[in-house]
Amino acid sequence: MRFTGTMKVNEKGHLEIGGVDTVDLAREFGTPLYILDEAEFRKNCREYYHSFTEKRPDSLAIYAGKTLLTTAICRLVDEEGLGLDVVSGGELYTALKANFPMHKVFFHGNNKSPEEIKLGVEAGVGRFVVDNLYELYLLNDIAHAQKTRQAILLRISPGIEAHTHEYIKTGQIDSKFGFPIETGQAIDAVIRALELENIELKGFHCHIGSQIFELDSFAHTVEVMTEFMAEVYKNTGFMTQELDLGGGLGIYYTAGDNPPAVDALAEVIFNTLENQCQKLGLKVPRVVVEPGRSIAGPAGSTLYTIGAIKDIPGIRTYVAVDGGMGDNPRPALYQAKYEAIVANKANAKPVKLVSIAGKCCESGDMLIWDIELAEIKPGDLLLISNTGAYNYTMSMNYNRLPRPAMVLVGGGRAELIVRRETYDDLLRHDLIPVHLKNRKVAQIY
Ligand SMILES: Cc1ncc(COP(=O)(O)O)c(C=O)c1O
Ligand SMILES: N[C@@H](CCCC[NH3+])C(=O)O
Repeated sequence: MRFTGTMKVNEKGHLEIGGVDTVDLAREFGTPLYILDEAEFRKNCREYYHSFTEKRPDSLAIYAGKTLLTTAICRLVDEEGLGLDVVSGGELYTALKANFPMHKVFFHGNNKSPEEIKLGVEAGVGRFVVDNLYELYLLNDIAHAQKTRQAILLRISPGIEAHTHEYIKTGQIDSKFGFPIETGQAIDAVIRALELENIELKGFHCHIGSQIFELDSFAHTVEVMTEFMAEVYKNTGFMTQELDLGGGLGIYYTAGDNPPAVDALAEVIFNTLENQCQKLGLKVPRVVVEPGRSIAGPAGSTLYTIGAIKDIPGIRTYVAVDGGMGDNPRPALYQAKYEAIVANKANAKPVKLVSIAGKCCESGDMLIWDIELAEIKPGDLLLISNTGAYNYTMSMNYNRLPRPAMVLVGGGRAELIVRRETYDDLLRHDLIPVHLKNRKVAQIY
C-alpha cells in the first residue's frame, strides 16, 4: 500500500497516522473506524488556496461537501480559507450549525425543494447554482417574498464526455444536470434569468465529472464555456463575471493512477481562460473551482478488524472484515479499487493473495479483489487507504449495521468527530402502531 499524508510505521511495527498508533485507535474507538488525517486534509485545502486564491485573489476554491461533511470538517474548511459547495438542505444545515460564512456557500442541486430554497435564501447563501427553469422561477418568487435579490450561476451542460466511470460523468448532453448548450436551452435560460427582478445573474457553472486525470478535459471545458460566454454576450450584452468550473480532479487509489498536481490544474485553467477571453473579446471572469475528492480522499482511511478467513482451495481466500459496503459502497457501485495493509503488522512482507469481503448479506459486498497481504489471523487490523471521499457520506445502514465513528488525528492526538451509531440509533425512527403494540401469539391456520 502506498502511504499517504502522515502515515508511517512505528517501532512496534504498527501503522501510525497523525502520530497516533492505529492499534490504539482500534482499542479506544473500536472498528470499523474512519480516520481523518488533519494535516493531510489541511494541506490539500491549502494547495487549492495557494494555486487559486493566492495567485488570483478574486478566485475562490469551494470544498464540495458531498465528499465528506461534518460540522468539524466545516470548521477545517473555513479555517483554510475555502468556501463550501452544498447540495441539499441537510448539507446547508450542517454548514449553518458550524457557523460557516454563508456568503462563501454555493447551493447546488438538480431538484431543490421550495423549503430548501427558502432555507438558502434566508441563510444568505452566496450563490444558488440554478439547474433548471422550475428552480429559476421558484427562486425568483421566494427571493421576491423575502424582498431580496439572489445572486446565481446557471448550471450549464457543456456536452463534454469526461474519461471516467459512467455513473460519475456529468457534463454530457444526456444528463439530469444543467442546461445544455447544444439544444439552445442554456441561452434561453440566460435570457429568462436576465428578465427576473429578484435574480442577479453572475455567471455560469459546469462540472464534467469526477476522478479525472486528463488536464486536457478541463482545458476543453474552458474553451466550450468561453465560447458560450461569447455567444451570450453577443446575444444579450451580458458579460460573464464568474465562471465556476466544478471539481473533478482525480486521486491515487491504486498503481496506475497518476493524478496531476493542483497547481498544474490551476495553470491550465488560467492560461486557457486568458487566451480564450483575449481571442473572444471577453473580460476575464472570476474563477471558482469545487474540489472534493482531491481534498478529502487521500486524508481518509478506514480501519477494520479481520474476522472469518475462508480458504476455498485452489480458488480464493476470502478475508472478511467487520464493515464493507455499508461504510464504503464505492467498490459495489463503481468497481472502485483500493489498497490495504495489515495495520498491526505494517512491516511484514505481503505473502498471500486474498480478497477482502464485507459483512453484508450481498455477494457484491467485496471491498478488494486480489490483494497481497502479510500473514493474517482473525483479530488483525486491516487499513484501507484513500477512503476519505464518498465513503462516510454515502454510507448506509443496510442489514442494520450501525455506521462507524470518525476520528480526526494529528499531532499525536485523536478526537472523535462523528460518534459510532448504536443499535438504539438504528431504532430512533421506528414506530409501532397501536394495533401492533401488544404482543399476540401467532395464529396458525
Ligand atoms: C457540481 C459538483 N461540484 C463538485 C463536485 C466535486 O467533485 P470531485 O469530488 O470530483 O472534486 C461534484 C462531484 O462530482 C459535483 O457534482
Ligand atoms: N460518488 C462518486 C462521485 C460523484 C460525485 C458527485 N457528482 C464517487 O464516489 O466517485
